[in-house]
Amino acid sequence: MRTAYSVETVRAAEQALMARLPEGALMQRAAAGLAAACADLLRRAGRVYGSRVVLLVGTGDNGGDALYAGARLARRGAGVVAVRAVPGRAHEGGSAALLAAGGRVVDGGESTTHQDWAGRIDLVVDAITGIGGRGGLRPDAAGLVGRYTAHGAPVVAVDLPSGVEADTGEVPGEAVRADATVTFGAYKPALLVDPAAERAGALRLVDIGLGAELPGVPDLEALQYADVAALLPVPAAESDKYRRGVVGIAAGSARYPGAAVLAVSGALRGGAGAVRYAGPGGAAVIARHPETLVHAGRPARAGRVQAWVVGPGLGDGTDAVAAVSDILATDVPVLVDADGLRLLDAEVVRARTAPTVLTPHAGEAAALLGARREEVEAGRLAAVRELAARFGATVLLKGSTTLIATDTPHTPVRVNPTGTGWLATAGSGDVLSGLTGSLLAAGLAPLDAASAGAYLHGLAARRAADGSPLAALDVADAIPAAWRDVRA
Ligand SMILES: NC(=O)C1=CN([C@@H]2O[C@H](COP(=O)(O)OP(=O)(O)OC[C@H]3O[C@@H](n4cnc5c(N)ncnc54)[C@H](OP(=O)(O)O)[C@@H]3O)[C@@H](O)[C@H]2O)[C@@H](O)CC1
Ligand SMILES: Nc1ncnc2c1ncn2[C@@H]1O[C@H](COP(=O)(O)OP(=O)(O)O)[C@@H](O)[C@H]1O
Ligand SMILES: [K+]
Repeated sequence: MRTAYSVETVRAAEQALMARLPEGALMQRAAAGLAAACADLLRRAGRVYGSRVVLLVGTGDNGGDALYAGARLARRGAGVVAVRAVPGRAHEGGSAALLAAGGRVVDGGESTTHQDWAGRIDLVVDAITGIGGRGGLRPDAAGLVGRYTAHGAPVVAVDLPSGVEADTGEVPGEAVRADATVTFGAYKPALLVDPAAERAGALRLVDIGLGAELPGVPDLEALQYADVAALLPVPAAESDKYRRGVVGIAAGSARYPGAAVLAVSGALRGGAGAVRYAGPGGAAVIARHPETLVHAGRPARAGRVQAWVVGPGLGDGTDAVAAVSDILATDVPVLVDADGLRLLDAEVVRARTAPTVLTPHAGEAAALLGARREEVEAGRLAAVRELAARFGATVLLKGSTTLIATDTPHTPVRVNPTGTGWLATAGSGDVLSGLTGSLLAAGLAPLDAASAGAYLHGLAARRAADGSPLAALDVADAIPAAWRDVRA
């Protein structure tokens, strides 16, 4: 499991650890890790000796980390110039160490020879702000970043790309765009959640000994292969199709019959023993998936299932309203997606005795919250937490970062680490809802079903796309291979 912790938690852990260590020890550990990461990058393009490194340093300890790391690089023969974002102000000990190692420290506005380097820099180290940054980069700092990154030299961010909000992943103004981020002690939420995460580049975590001081429950967690493998259902020797779970799918309409096929195609690959389809798309479903049990009437008469999926392509006619109300009235787990979300009443969802999972994209989440789509995209963590609390449900918010939150206090939000931009294709969400519903029917808890579903869906999409556009059915077809990858 990859975990991320809030600034408050990281600071508390650092305090506890620092109390037991000599002064400055943590910053030296951070600097050593940072210097090693920079040296790796420099070696990839040439060598450390003779390379040109510019450190963009702010006034806090983030700048201190970079200055000490710069000193280490200077001792290995790199030409290192630290450019202060605020004239005359930078970490004193770090500045002295860099000077003693043969580096230079200058002010951002100064016209000095180092500016002749601008087109010949091998590495820019962004150390303007770390976890102490607030708001977007101030204009001077933003100007400095623009000047030194314009020529395309690789950028390594120290702890976080400067200008992003560490706890939320929001990017309220100007922020650095890094090729790599070297972070200390623990991941911060911004490194895993867009729009900030997309600015962090490749992540490298430096162990500074913080682990034992961090609480057992993180703010955010991302499942990895082994976590997902442990969740996936496996048929036992005595299993039969009913014991493995039956998932019901209420999707599609005369106007959108394809949604029924797509949701069923996901459900067939999700571990349930059988898929029941209820709705007007039975002929299209059977044509593609003859193993489906189809029923043309209302879901209430379709037969017993262990979980329902309702919503994809349902439209907003009377049949759709009837399907949503039938299904919300059941005592089994229900996943509501797409058109189903437009017909939701928070009180009805809250009053359910069995779990409910909602799977909105940013536009649907915005409609449920009475907000604008851009607001949801800019503040995904807040949006997913708010929706889970309002509806008393598990909420999977789709998009460039998929997040899953529950309404249970002190439960980490899960962030899905798989996926590809190619998934932004019509109908891929229908495959996800079928797949996740199938995992619910197989007995996974809502948070686990949603996060394992998103994980497999993203992995299947990567396999199916492999650098080229994909269609939603390709994702469904690649789920078995993703499943095998995870269990390998
Ligand atoms: N704690 C530890 O044990 C360890 C911490 N470590 C390191 O310390 C980092 C935290 O250091 P920190 O607390 O000094 O804050 P930091 O991120 O340098 O920024 C604060 C400065 O930035 C300024 N500033 C703020 N907003 C701004 C903006 N929008 N645009 C421009 N400037 C802005 C603000 O200026 P002021 O408001 O005072 O004028 C303030 O001076 C942490 O990320 C990690 O790298 C490691 O060494 C491991 C051990
Ligand atoms: N930029 C993106 N990067 C990665 N995945 C994305 C991106 N945009 C959308 N997705 C994923 O693509 C799927 C689209 O689902 P959805 O919006 O419901 O589409 P549809 O309703 O057409 O099925 C979701 O799994 C979502 O997480
Ligand atoms: K930084």
